[in-house]
Amino acid sequence: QIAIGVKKEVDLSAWYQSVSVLRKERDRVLLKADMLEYYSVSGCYILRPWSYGIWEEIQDWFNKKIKAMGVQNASFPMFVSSKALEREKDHIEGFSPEVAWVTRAGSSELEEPIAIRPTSETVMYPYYAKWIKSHRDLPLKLNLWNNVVRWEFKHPQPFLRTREYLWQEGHTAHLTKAEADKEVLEILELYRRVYEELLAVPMIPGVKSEKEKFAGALYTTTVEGFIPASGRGIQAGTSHCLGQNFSQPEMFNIVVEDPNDPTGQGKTYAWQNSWGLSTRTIGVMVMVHGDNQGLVLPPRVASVQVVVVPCGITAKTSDADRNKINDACDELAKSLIDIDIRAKADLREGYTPGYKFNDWEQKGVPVRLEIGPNDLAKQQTVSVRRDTGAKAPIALADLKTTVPKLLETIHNDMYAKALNDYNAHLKEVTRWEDFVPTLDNKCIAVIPWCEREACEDDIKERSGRSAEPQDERAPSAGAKSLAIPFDQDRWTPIEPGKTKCVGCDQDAKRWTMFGRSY
Ligand SMILES: O=C1CCCN[C@@H]1CCCn1cnc2cc(F)c(F)cc2c1=O
Ligand SMILES: [Mg+2]
Repeated sequence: QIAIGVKKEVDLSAWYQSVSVLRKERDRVLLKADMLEYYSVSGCYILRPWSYGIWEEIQDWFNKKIKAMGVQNASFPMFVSSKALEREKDHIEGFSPEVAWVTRAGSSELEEPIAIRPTSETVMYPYYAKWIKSHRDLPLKLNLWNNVVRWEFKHPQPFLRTREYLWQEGHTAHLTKAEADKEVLEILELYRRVYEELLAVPMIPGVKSEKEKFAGALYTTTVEGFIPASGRGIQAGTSHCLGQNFSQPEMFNIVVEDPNDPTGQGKTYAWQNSWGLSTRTIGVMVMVHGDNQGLVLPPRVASVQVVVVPCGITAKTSDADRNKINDACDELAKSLIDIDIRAKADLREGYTPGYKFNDWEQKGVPVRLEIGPNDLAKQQTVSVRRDTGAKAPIALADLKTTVPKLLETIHNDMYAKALNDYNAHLKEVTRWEDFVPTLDNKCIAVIPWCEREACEDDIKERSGRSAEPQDERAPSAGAKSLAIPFDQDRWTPIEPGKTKCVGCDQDAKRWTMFGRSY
C-alpha cells in the first residue's frame, strides 16, 4: 500500500510535502517521517530531530575538514544597516526585493530600517578591512554556521526553497589569485563529498555561465544535482571566487602592501572567496532517495541506522517468552551500539510488529532486524534492507561483522542507483530540434555551447515557448545553463572551429548542461 497517500511518480510535489485539502492536512513523506513541521509564517519550517540530526552529521563532517584547512568558525550579527547593505549596490539591486527589514521595535519606529542578513558579505567585510592591515594577516579564513532570510515569492518548498534556512557561509581573503583559485576548488570538492560520501547523492562539479554566476563574483563553481522525479537540475552547493571585486577601494578597500613587489612600495587588494552549503542538502537527499513507502535514509547520516523489532509476540505469548524476546532485542541493539552503530530496539507495548515495520519504513531507517521465537531458537535474526526490501537471515554470532558490511553495501548501492539514474537523464544533444523534447522528457540536455550570454538568453526564450506543439498543461519553463562540467572527457571532444553551438551555430567551446531547475 502507499503509505504516503500519493505516488512519487504521480505527483512529486504532493508526495514531497503535505497538501492541506479542505483544511484536512494529508500527511506526506516529510511530515510522516517526522522530518519537519509546517509553521505559521509562510516559507518557514520547523526542523524536527529526524532531519536536524542529518544536518548535524553534515556539520560534524564539514567542520573537521575546514578546520584542517585552517578555517575558523565565528559568529557575526544577523542585522545589517541599510548603509552597509547598499555598499554592494551594483549587484544588490537584483536581490533587493527579497531583503527582509526590521522597521520598528515595540511601538517606536526605527530611525533607519535594519536588514536581516540574506548573506553576510556586507556584515563581515568592513571588519575584514579593519583586521587585514599587513600581508601577514592573510590568509584570513572564517566560516559562519547560521540562518539567513531571503523573502522569496516563488512557491516555497521545504528544505529546497524556504524564506529562512540554515547554512554555512565561508568567507576567505588571500594574498594571491592562485591561492584563492586553489581553495575554491578544495571547498567544492568537500561539497561533492558531502553529497556523495554522506548522502549517497551523485553531483556534477562545474563552473557557472556568466549569466548564471553570482553577479558579484569573478566566477562561480557549483556542484549540480539532479532530481529524476521532476527532471530538474538543482544547484546543490556553490563556491565563488570573488576576485578583487569586494576588496577594491569603492567597495570594502581590503588592501595590503605587496610583498612580491620589487620596489617595496606596491599595494595589492585581497583576493576573496565565499562558499555556501545549506539545509537544501536534506531536501535533495529526500527527493533523490525517497519512494512510495516514504523516506530512504543513506546509512551514514541516519539518526537510527538499525532498528530491532520483536516479532511473534501475541496475546497468547507467556510473559516468560515475551521477556526472552524483548531481552534478545535489547541485547542485539546494545551489541551494535558497542561497535558504534546507531541501533535502537523498538520494544513499544501495544503496537504490532507490522505497525512498527511501517513506522520505521516511513522514517527511512536503513536496516530492520526482526527477532521472533523461532529466530531465537536458531540464534539468528532476519535483516530487511529499506532501500531494496531484501531480506536475509544473519546468525547472531556474525552480527558484528555482517551488519557494518550491510550498511556499507546499502550506501554504495543507493549511490550507484542514483548515479545510474542521473546518467540516464543526461542526454547529449547536438541538434536544436532535440533540445526541447529532451527537457520535456525530464532530462538534462548536454550541448556543445558557445558560452555567449546572448545565446543563453535566446535558448531560455526559445525553450520557454517551445517550438513543438505540446499540451498546454505542461508549460515548459525555459531552460537555463546549469553548469559547464569540469570533466569534459565524458563527451566526444569538441573540435575548435568545427563543432558548432546547438543554440546559435557559432563555434562551440565546451559541453554545457542545460535544463529546468529549482
Ligand atoms: O552564495 C554564496 C555563498 C555564501 C556566501 N554568499 C555567497 C553569494 C551570495 C549571493 N547572494 C544571493 N542572494 C542574495 C539575496 C539578497 F537579498 C541579497 F541582499 C544579497 C544576495 C547575495 O549576495
Ligand atoms: Mg536567490
